[in-house]
Amino acid sequence: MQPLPKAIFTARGLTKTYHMGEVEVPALRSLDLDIYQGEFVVLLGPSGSGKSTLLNILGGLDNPSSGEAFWRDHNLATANERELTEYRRDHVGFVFQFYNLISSLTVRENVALVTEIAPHPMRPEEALERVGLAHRMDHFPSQLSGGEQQRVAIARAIAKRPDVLLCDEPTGALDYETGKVVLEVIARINQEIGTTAVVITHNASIAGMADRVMRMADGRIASVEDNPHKLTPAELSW
Ligand SMILES: Nc1ncnc2c1ncn2[C@@H]1O[C@H](COP(=O)(O)OP(=O)(O)OP(=O)(O)O)[C@@H](O)[C@H]1O
Repeated sequence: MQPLPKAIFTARGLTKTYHMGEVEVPALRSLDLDIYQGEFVVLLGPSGSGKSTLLNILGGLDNPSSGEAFWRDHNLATANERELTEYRRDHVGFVFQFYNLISSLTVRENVALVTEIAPHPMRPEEALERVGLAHRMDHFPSQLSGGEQQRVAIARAIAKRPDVLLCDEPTGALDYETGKVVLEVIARINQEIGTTAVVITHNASIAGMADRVMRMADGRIASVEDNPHKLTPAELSW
């Protein structure tokens, strides 16, 4: 018998309401979710459906208004700022649409910023090798293309060996071919290191490479589909 898969993220009744003066903006409305160890999840949904809000709460960047959000047995909903900082540092790698590299530091130094504070990091050189940029280590971000800069951002995110890689529109600023290279890197990290990956995208074709596809609507998970025939990024087209 197959062992039951283990959920690493569990959310129940997760609610987030932003207050803008007198106006309340509901971003998550009693959302339920399970994400399992090692899987590749693609999160789709229209603009404003709550994708980034959800990712930020799972990543310990924001607190919910009510409900439960667990990372294994850590309650993220009740964690204080120090606990969330430790959680992010030890367990989470983030990749955003814009790369947020420090322009005055070389590629290697950008990655080393993270490896110096992580408990069990890989060497910056190894992280850069994994994203195919070992030969650009001593270059500055401005000397790299957008796709290369995003691969540095991924190297920085994985160098601390996070349990989970949370990606918010990682290909949003990239052209077709470059976007595919970046997706290949994320897929490889997921497969080779077993890092659970959650990727937000507006591009429904990217769902083809997921183990599971979650669609958000109106602050909830509207549907979850298994993807029995996973494609490689090279096989995707849009
Ligand atoms: N800091 C904030 N203050 C007030 N309202 C916010 C804030 N962040 C998000 N919202 C609102 O919460 C709702 C969900 O936003 P969120 O960014 O999570 O959606 P999204 O699905 O990621 O959208 P997009 O695809 O456009 O990035 C939206 O109505 C948004 O306007």
